Amino acid sequence: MPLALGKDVLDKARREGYAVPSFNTNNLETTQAILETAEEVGAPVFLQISDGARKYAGLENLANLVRDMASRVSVPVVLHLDHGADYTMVLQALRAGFTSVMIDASHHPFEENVAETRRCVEAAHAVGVSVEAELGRLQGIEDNIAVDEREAFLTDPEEAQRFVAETGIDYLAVAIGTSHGAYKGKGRPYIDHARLQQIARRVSLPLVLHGSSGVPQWLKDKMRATGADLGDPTGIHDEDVRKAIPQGIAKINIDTDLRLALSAGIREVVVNNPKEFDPRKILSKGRDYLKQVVREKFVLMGTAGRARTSLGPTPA
Ligand SMILES: O=C(CO)COP(=O)(O)O
Ligand SMILES: O=C[C@H](O)COP(=O)(O)O
Ligand SMILES: [Zn+2]
Ligand SMILES: [Zn+2]
Repeated sequence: MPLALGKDVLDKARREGYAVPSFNTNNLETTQAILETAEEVGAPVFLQISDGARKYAGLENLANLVRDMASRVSVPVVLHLDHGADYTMVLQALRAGFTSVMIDASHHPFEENVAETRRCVEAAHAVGVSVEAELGRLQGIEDNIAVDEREAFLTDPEEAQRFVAETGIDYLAVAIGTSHGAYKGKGRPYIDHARLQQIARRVSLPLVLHGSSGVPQWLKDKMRATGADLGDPTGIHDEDVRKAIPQGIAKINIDTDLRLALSAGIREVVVNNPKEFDPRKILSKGRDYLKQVVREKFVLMGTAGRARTSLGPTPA
């Protein structure tokens, strides 16, 4: 199928109460694992390209790869720019054929975030592409941040309502306690469900959750079994993800769990087969583990089977 429009896929998800995973991809193997699994389980899916991916593999290379492979599957596939840094980056993604872009000006003061987001919305909507923007800020490793300090970075529900009205975006990324990477804080990394409910009461658009990897035990075990020095990583619990979806979260970003899966497979082959130097054999196991993670996310988020019903008209 041709690439799907982000707004069509996410409006349906929020309306029907499930979420669509947005997986980061950097290479052929990850793209294959995501698309093959989406096709097998009948799930719509986002593939997103980060700045790191652009620097590693090239924006056009990845866009062409995703578009070409998506043309041979029957499920809706959205090609999304993850954390677009500025207007220039957004324009480059539009030119490369993305069907969804994120402008992340959340580190700027509110009015500047609004202004930068607005001009990206004007450009993207002029060519029919959907836009995600972010309000509030996700943290890195949060261990040293006091709770009241951390609260200051979370999305304010009233500001969220104003931000949506003033920018014209199609979906909103919210900061409600999650953070990027494998170390989301000690104990139980939290999602502020009460705040999410307040935001969702004021914003009817699909909401987006970044930093949502679960850092599953089976991948930690595999990494450690091959000598990886991981420290003490913790992810978002499945039950928190499950609870956030009926509260309005319709797009859920996953990168770290994919990194762990591919690395675990590579390490297993290399460590257990010191004579092996065929890169295809070294990468295949990682691709199998990627498929397992992707499948688990489709089940967790209620996305499996949703591509088997039509996207339908987007209500006014
Ligand atoms: O939000 C993300 C990319 O935008 C990825 O989050 P994780 O690091 O939790 O996978
Ligand atoms: O949002 C962050 C993603 O995990 C991508 O990170 P990256 O730029 O290192 O690819
Ligand atoms: Zn951000
Ligand atoms: Zn993110």
